[in-house]
Amino acid sequence: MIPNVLTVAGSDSGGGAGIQADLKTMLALGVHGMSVVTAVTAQNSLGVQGAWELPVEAVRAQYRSVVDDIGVQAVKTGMLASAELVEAVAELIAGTNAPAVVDPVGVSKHGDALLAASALDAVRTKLLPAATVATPNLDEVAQIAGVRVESEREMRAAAAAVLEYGPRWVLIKGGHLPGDAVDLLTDGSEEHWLRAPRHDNRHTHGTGCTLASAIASGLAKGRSVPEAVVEAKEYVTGAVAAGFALGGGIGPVDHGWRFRTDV
Ligand SMILES: Nc1ncnc2c1ncn2[C@@H]1O[C@H](COP(=O)(O)OP(=O)(O)OP(=O)(O)O)[C@@H](O)[C@H]1O
Ligand SMILES: Cc1ncc(CO)c(N)n1
Repeated sequence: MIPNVLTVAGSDSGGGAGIQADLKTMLALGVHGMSVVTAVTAQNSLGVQGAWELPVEAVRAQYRSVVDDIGVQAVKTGMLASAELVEAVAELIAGTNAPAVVDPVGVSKHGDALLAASALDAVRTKLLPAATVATPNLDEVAQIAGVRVESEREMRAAAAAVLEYGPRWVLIKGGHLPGDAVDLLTDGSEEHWLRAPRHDNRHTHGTGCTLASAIASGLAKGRSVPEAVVEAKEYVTGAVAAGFALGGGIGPVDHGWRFRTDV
């Protein structure tokens, strides 16, 4: 049986991040990808030109359609835009019997806001407690927990601060630090450092969405959280290495890097 994985996220018209990155990742990792669209962005390699949220009823209805009939073995959340949507999605995933990977998307690589400042409280008190794994980047850690990380050593305190909000595991992504691409996974007792060489490639649009979807795909296949994260890190590292130019700005990672035989 092919496991079913659901992404609850925003659409990136440029195809590099959001729902599009999630579904491509799921295909590449051999699971059946499904989507609940929370917002539509007009987006390309240069930035986000516009964003429109869907009504809460539309998000709830999509979620119920998928979960009640088809069923899910894992859920991933990404851009949730507003406090209202964060609260609704937190309630939906808390009521679903499947692991949830929560990527608390705050701003795009270009610095465009994808979450209202007024939604941060709901992220802290409703969304994070429903997460099996939360995957903040360093900007999101600063926004959510008020902890600034400027070195690998400081990632441990950041992880502890995020765990206070109640996710079972946290993966602090150190992609924005100089040097190796180092992430820290911990549940407060076990600690796993994931280290990969930094690829000197500016085409990294969608790394965070890709990593979170890859973790959800692994969990849906029955992997443990540490196993799923190790495999997801290998996948995203290869995708960053193969990232390619598109448009005039930051191009996407290559979700199909493991299948390329013709280029
Ligand atoms: N240049 C790079 N080379 C190798 N790995 C990278 C590079 N940049 C980021 N990564 C890895 O990609 C993953 C995602 O981390 P990152 O901090 O970029 O997430 P993000 O900021 O949420 O991404 P985005 O907002 O673009 O989706 C992490 O495992 C990180 O270590
Ligand atoms: C829709 C969407 N979700 C997430 C990200 C993460 O950067 C993005 N750029 N766009």
